[in-house]
Amino acid sequence: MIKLSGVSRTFDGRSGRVEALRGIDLDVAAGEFVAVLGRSGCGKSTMLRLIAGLLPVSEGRITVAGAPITKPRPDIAMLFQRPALLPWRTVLDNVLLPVEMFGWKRAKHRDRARQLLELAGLGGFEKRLPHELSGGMQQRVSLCRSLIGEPRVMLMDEPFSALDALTREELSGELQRVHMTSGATVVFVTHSIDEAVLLADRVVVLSPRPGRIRKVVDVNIPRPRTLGRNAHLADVARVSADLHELLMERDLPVTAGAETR
Ligand SMILES: Nc1ncnc2c1ncn2[C@@H]1O[C@H](COP(=O)(O)OP(=O)(O)OP(=O)(O)O)[C@@H](O)[C@H]1O
Repeated sequence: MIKLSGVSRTFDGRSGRVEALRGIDLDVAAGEFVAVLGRSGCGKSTMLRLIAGLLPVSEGRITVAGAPITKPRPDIAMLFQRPALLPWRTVLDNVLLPVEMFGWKRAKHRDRARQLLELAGLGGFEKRLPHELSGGMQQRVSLCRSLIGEPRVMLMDEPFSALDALTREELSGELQRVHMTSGATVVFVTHSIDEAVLLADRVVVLSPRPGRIRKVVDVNIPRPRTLGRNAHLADVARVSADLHELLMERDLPVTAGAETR
């Protein structure tokens, strides 16, 4: 569904040239949930913005469902770290924003928006303004907004990192349910090993800048997964320990021909 071939991205800033990503080859299958894990500044957000068509690649090629990415597309939704809601619009009108942006039929989507809000535990809050909601509730509104167009691809840039640990876990649970029922393909950027193991089918570990694929780790743990005490505790601990080791290996060379499917 998503294919990156030899993708590099360099930025020319005021203080010189920064090579953010180098030679990324990655195939994400339809319906797959891939987490991208790496240290601060290794190019995770850049990779997501390239796939979203918000930035052009310096080298290489990105296709989604076979078509090259040149600009943002309505079937690719992006969720950012902060909710980025419009403060003067109600919760419902914030969820309906993409409907206006892409010129879809409002009447048809209004019911779906209400359903999504209900599912996200926000039934009854449709007419509230964003400042009347907690941070976790605002991020739920954002999640509903990204789902309104039934996207084929969801790109998520540390969407829960500003939230407290319990809300984060709760929203991760909701995201798993959404993913299991919608069949969307998800690329999820995170700093958190726990979050990656909880959510992903595969975890792409990037090396420090310039970001290259250090390793792709399979997470073969049955779903739905939970943190804390559960039947798969030993598996979760093992995969988490492997990922931790990979992230802590500072200067090891990138594995030759890292398996990227
Ligand atoms: N628009 C830009 N102009 C110049 N440099 C940039 C730009 N965007 C990103 N960079 C640089 O590219 C590198 C990768 O940045 P990016 O935000 O992709 O990293 P990240 O892994 O998402 O970091 P974090 O985990 O801290 O959010 C950094 O060194 C950053 O300074």
